[in-house]
Parts: sequence; structure tokens; C-alpha cells
Amino acid sequence: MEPATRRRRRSRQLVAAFLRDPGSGRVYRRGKLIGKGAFSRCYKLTDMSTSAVFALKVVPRSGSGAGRLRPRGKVEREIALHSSLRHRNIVAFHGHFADRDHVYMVLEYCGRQSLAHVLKARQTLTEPEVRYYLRGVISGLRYLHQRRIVHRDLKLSNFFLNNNMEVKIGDLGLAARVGPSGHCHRVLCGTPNFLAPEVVSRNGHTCQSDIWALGCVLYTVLTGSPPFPAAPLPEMYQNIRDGHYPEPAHLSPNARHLIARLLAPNPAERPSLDQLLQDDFFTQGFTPERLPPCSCHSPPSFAVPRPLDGLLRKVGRLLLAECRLPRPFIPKEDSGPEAEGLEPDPMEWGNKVPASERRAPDPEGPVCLLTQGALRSDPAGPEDSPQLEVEAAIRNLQLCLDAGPEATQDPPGEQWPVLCAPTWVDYSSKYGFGYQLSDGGSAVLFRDGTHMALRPPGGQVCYLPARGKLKAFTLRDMPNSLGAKLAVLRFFTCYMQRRLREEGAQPAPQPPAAPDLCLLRFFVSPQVLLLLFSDDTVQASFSRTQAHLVVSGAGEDLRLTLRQPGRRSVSCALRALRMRGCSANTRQHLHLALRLLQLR
Ligand SMILES: Nc1ncnc2c1ncn2[C@@H]1O[C@H](COP(=O)(O)OP(=O)(O)OP(=O)(O)O)[C@@H](O)[C@H]1O
Repeated sequence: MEPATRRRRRSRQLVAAFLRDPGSGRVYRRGKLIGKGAFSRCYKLTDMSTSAVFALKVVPRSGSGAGRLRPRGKVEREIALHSSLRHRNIVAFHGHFADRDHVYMVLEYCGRQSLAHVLKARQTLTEPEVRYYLRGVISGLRYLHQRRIVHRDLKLSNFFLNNNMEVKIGDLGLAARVGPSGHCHRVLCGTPNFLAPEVVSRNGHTCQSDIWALGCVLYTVLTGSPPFPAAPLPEMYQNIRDGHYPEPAHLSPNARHLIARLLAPNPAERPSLDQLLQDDFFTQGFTPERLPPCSCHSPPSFAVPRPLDGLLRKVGRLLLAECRLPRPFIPKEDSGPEAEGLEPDPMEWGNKVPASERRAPDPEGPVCLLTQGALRSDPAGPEDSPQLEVEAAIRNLQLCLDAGPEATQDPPGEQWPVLCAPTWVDYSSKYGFGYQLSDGGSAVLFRDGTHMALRPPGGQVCYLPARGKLKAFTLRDMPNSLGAKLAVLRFFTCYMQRRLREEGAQPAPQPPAAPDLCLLRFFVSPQVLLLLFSDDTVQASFSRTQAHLVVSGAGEDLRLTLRQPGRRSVSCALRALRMRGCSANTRQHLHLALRLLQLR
């Protein structure tokens, strides 16, 4: 080739440092080259007015030297199809424009490249990671298939990862709509060793051909090699048609079984996307909600800080199988070294006391404190005065007690929506104190003095660190560092919900707790459990009578609420108590609660 021609061609291939989209008027700065494809190059791109970062896919125009091998109309079809899609697991298409030499596509920037890059660094991936990635891919693929679009080139290098490690299906250059028969034109396209038997037999792609490709992906990421490795094409195609691949004997039975289902030579025998998610591989194994970026180059440990790791290792399989905990806490005699750590502290009262034995507590009997715990950063008061809430609780209990004379019975009271914790689990010797609120929310005050709550109805997670302010997250955007605590919270929640169900407790309609409601302190004795909340509510729950006594509000708005088994819960304002007094029974309960608080 003449040097002048070569120079001319090279200059036509160069992409300008600044590009203007004539349609939108936006001006972009081209960044570094990210990679090259067969017909394209990809650059980092910055919008000059917003500083937003994109990926720029640059395809030479047909007619220009570099575009001469590209099938006619391919890039136009890709733009028409890709620009109509919008899904969190599909690389977003932000716009396109062209100049004399190139067609430009402005795409969502996926800063952690693709699964092909991850696998190159890692050789194989762990099953939990694979489930995580495949869930994203399946979600994006379901969106495509619902629109009768087959991707036709599903492979690791087309599964992109953004900075948050979310997976995105990209490169829709071969994607096509299926006709009324469910087939595409009978062309042989795609990556040869991921082609489905019906495609190599020239019967055309269907959605089930994409499912086959997922089988190839699954096999490749778990074993490190594709199921149909490079070989002379006729031999490889024959193996594909026969579904003949090296048996990955070292994989788990669930993984092998799913691979066999996906790589069924008969497309009709392959699972649908929904059936795929119901497969044991997905339902019986742990799937992380997120992956740390370090998993691009080294296996994530899914390890959690001690002492939570022991619990999570032992119950990890159960943690996410919501409410399917067969034996949340194993009695001591059942716990060999493996089960060690699963027995609760001796503070689960349940409905074990027969009604005939539910006598009022002995106000003069000995009271001893078994355990207690406190929030490290107490939002209710100055950091150095952690006893303030105890003093406030004593004052309020005393106010109720002193309000009026001893009466033969409690004042009639009224129904009043008072938040309390009808059930709890004290596992503070190892992890924390979990409680379920009457509004359906649940929370744990951890041993390290932090607090995490799961708030209904949206399932927002509110976390109060040892130092600093309350943070709220959705389950999706929980930071990895809080994963272990969230797992403990969920574990406790499942257990407490199951207990409430077994006890037949009916949730009463109730205004939800404020997001920042926290348990400040708890005191556990054999007779009474005391909970001090950040809104000044004091709950005393009594083991003998199974009664809960809740003092809420402050000053003249103080209220005493009594919840007793088999009775309607009633609430009295301080004014009513002053006029009518309360029964000896209630006074005994109040006395006992006070004595426990005064012990501290
Ligand atoms: N949205 C994106 N964000 C970040 N990197 C991307 C993005 N799209 C593509 N890339 C990177 O750019 C390179 C070229 O990608 P492109 O899709 O143009 O070609 P390819 O898929 O590698 O090859 P072919 O076009 O032959 O299938 C790849 O290395 C890919 O990792």
C-alpha cells in the first residue's frame, strides 16, 4: 500500500479528541481507548457539561476502509434495537450520532469491564458468585425475550460490569427479533463454541438458543474451560449437536444437573428463564446481594467479622431461605462442636407458663440481673451520660406508681396504638439482642453497641453505628461491611416471626415506628425483661404472668399500657391513673420493674 494511502486511511480511523452530537448539541471529550472489537473500538467519554462518563463505541462507516468487512446495515440495526431498550441489566444506550468517517454510540460506562476479564484473572468463579451474576443476566435476558428479542451472542465478554459490580448484557450487534414461528433467519452467527445445536444445524436461533448459551457460560465460569473447546469445526459442531461435553465431575451435583438441563440438545427440554431460577442450583445455595470489587481478581471470602462468622458459617444455608429455619436455637444437649454457638441465652419465655401458674410477680422476692446491653452512641442524650434514659425510665415508672391509690382494679382504659416488642431473642452473649416490634419491624442491638432495624413496609434498613449518625439503606444498596449484621438481623427476624405465628399473635394495625427508633438499653432478669427505647418508651415484660407493661410518652402525656395474655390491651393516661389508681397486680409489676432498674 502506498504510504500516502496508508496515512489517509489512518487519519480517517482517528477519533477526534472532542466530539459534538449535532442532535443534542452535547460536546464530549474522548478519553482513553478501552478496547477493540472486530468492527469497533471503545473509548471512555466525558460529557463536557455534566462530567458524566460514558463508553463510546465507534464503528467505521461502511464505505470507509475499516468498515468494508462489516455487513451492510448492521450498525443501523444495532442502534435501532439497542436504543429501544431500557433495563438495569442491559447496558444503557444514551444516544448516537455520526460524522463522515464513523458512527458513534454513547453507552453506559461499565468500569469493571466484563466477566471475560474477571474469569481471565480468576480462572474459575465460586458458585455464590455465579448465582449472583446469572441472576442479573437472567433478569436482563427475560426483558429481551419478553420483547421477542434473542441476543444470539451471549458470552462472558458481553456481560459487562459497572463499578458497583452489577452485571449488564451488552453488545447487541447480533440481537434480532424472532418471527411468528419463534425463530430468527437461519443464519450461522455468534461465537462458534457457544452456538446451540439447532443453530449449527441451521434451523435458526430461538430464545432457547440463548438458554443454551447460558449453559455454556455456566460451565465455563465453574470449570474454567468452555464445554465445547476449540477443535476443527465439524468435530466441535458434532459434539454440540450431541450435547457431548467433558463431564465436570468435580462440580457440585446441583451445578452439574443444571448444566445438563441447559445443554439439552433438544431446545424444548431446556428450562425457561423462570424455571431456571427455580432450579436447586439457585434455590439451595447462598446468593450474595452484592459482590465486592476485589472479586474481579480474587475469590471473595464472604467472610464476616468475628464473632459473627461462626454463626453465619453454620446457618449460612438457612439464612436466606426465609423462615425455613428448622431449629434456630438448639438446646445444649443437641449441640456438638458443630452446633456450638446456636443455643440461646436463657431468656425465651414464649407461652411456656401454664395459665394456672401465671401469678403476679413477688415484689419482695430477690431480683438479679442476668444480662444487659446498651447502645454505644445513644442518640437520646449526651454521649457521656448513658444513665439518663435509666433515670427517665425510673421517673416514669415511679410516676405511674405514685399516680393514685391502690385500686381493686385497673381503670377501664382505652385502646391506644402503642409500639412495643411482643417477642425478642436474647443472644447477646454472642451476637446481640433481637426484638420484633408490634408494627412488624424488627431490630438487633448488637454486642458492639450498634443497632440495625428492618423497617416495614418497604424493608428499609436503618443502621446506627457506634459513632456517627443513623444511616438508612434499601436492601439492595446495603454496604458489604454490614452484610453479616444484616444476616443476623434476618436470622433473628425469621425466628421471631415464626414464634409469633406459632403463638397465633395477630398483628394489630399500627402506625410504623419512626426510622430512628432504637433500643437504648435492655436488662434481663429471670422475672422481668426491661427495654428502654429512644422515644422514652419503657417496656417491662414479665416471665411469670406473660404480661407486658409499656410506659410511653412523657409529662402529662404519659400512658401506661397493659398487655396480658388472652385480654385486650388497654392504655390509661396519667390523668386516669391519678383519678382511679391501679390494681395491686399492676403495682406489683411496676415495683418489680423499678427494682430491676435500681439494681444497675
Ligand atoms: N459499555 C462499555 N463499558 C465499558 N467497556 C466497554 C463497553 N462496551 C464495550 N467495552 C469494552 O470495549 C471493548 C470492545 O467492545 P465491543 O463491544 O466493541 O467489541 P467486542 O464485543 O469485544 O467484540 P465484537 O464486536 O467482535 O463482538 C471490549 O474490551 C469491552 O470490554
